[in-house]
Amino acid sequence: MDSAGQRAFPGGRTTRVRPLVILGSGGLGRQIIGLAQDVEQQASTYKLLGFLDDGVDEPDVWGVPVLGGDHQLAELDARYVIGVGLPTARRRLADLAASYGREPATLVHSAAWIGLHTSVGAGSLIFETAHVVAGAQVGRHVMMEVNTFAGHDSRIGDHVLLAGGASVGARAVIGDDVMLGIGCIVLGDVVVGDRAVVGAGAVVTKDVPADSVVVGIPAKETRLRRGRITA
Ligand SMILES: CC(=O)SCCNC(=O)CCNC(=O)[C@H](O)C(C)(C)COP(=O)(O)OP(=O)(O)OC[C@H]1O[C@@H](n2cnc3c(N)ncnc32)[C@H](O)[C@@H]1OP(=O)(O)O
Repeated sequence: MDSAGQRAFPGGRTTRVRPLVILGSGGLGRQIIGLAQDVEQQASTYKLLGFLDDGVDEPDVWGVPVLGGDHQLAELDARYVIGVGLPTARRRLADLAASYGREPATLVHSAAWIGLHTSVGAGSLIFETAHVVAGAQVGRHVMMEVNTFAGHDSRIGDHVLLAGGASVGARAVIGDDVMLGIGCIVLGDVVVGDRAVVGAGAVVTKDVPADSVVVGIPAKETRLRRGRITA
């Protein structure tokens, strides 16, 4: 990379390398380090600067500098990605970043599968072994962890978390701010309403109302006993 932040490729082609920060340095935030490094090596579009995290006093996390709290994003000329899992927190951080005029980065691992006629919204994170199958539309600030699957012609809303192994069947529609727990399956053509939570291991066979919580096989509505979701 030269001093202007450009990287030269054989044949004289250059690309702008943009600084990147991760909002949140917890488990999901740390998971993004490897994703960012893969994108850096494959595409040379981003260079990871560090984390922003209000709750950390350490100078670094896993060797990646902690540059300050979330508000520091206002001062940094950097793209950002969201490193927290809960959809409501993902929405809050996206709104904060937008209020600072910052643009998100979209990171797709070189070992993810992105099919034909698909789209992946700004700020979304597609980890290794995730599959976005032909015709699927993935919204903004979605996190598709390892072994997740968006079936053909499915629609995934904004700020959705697909935890490891979660699968969405063909033509299914997942609303905004939905959490799909580890290893759950949403069958084809099913609609999951905004802000719903699908518990780990659930198999969703019929439509899920907005703001509801479903668990089990077949998935049935329940309520949160602890009043909160742990990501
Ligand atoms: C990288 C990452 O890891 S991202 C993190 C992704 N996180 C997940 O996938 C976790 C998803 N969360 C869950 O599945 C949660 O257990 C929830 C949200 C469905 C339920 O939360 P809570 O109501 O707080 O659960 P709590 O632990 O209090 O359990 C309440 C009851 O539901 C049962 N229960 C909890 N989760 C499930 C589940 N996924 N399937 C079936 N039953 C469940 C419990 O056994 C308990 O039953 P009991 O009263 O008979 O003992």
